Amino acid sequence: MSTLYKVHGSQNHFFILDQTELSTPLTDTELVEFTKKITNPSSGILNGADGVLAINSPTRPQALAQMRVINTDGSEASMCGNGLRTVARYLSKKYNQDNFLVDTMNANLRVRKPDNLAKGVKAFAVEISPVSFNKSSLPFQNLGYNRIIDQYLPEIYPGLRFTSIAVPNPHLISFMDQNQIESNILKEVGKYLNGDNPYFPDGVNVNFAQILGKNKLFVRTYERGVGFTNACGTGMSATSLAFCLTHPEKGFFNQSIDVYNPGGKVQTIVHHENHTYWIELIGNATFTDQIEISETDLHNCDFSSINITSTEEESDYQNFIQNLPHFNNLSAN
Ligand SMILES: N[C@@H](CCC[C@H](N)C(=O)O)C(=O)O
Repeated sequence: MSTLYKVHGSQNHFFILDQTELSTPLTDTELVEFTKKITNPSSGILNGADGVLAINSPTRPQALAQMRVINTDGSEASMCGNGLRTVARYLSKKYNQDNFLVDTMNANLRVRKPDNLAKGVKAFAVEISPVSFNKSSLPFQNLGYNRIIDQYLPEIYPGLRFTSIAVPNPHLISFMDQNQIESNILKEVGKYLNGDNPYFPDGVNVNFAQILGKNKLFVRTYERGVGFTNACGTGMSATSLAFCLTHPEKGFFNQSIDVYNPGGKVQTIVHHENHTYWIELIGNATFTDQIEISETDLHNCDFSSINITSTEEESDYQNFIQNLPHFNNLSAN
């Protein structure tokens, strides 16, 4: 029997699959098929998810393990902030360590175990990096700039200013008011830039943000390879950096920033050291279910004989978010 976990960070939901525990790990083709099937609410289990986080042996020295991120559409992402917190919690228990490195597509990233966010709400803090503004890292084209920092881009949406940052997965960020954030603009821009378009050939995660006060944001994200999510960890991290750069009177480096999202709340701390930016992302790492499945069924994507056990952690998370302030009409989908 093998074990899967259904997890979430700010209700950005994933299945964790530890390939190192299997006698025959899933091939890349099998992993893509498995992800598409299990995360789809109709063909999958537990109402599906936004992606699968696969754990492998590390490819870089010093890391405890490698995390790969497969979006629900089968595409692979270079990073996932909410997912990394849950993988860090899993590895922390498995290897009995609270401070270690996780190998991701572009870098080993530091993770550490902080205090619980609230009663029964376990948390992890993770490094988000490397950061780049370069056109080739995103990539983007045909926009007339080498970097996009607080620029009007009427080709994408008239009247909005945009910032584009790779952390290292690609993000496009815009600050706006509550009416705009609640409108259909995000869906329109997100769908356009994640379909065939002349500007972001690999697609881009689109984050719309409302400034709520000093070091306080609300962020809503349309994710590449997924669509609307309750929260995007790398998106909230990239948006925090854009906040400090473009609104220095409200967003401060080296201070804790509260970032609310439709699925809950995280904290970010934006650092600028030795001409390099990096962000610390701190938030819940909630395990909702443990799933037992035979290895043969895993390879065949057959979920008819699985055994699911709830961890009972979700009620504590729901208590935590019930006590958060309510800023708009957007709630977890
Ligand atoms: N939800 C994630 C980001 C997942 C990857 C993204 N869809 C992409 O393709 O870049 C997060 O929490 O960062």
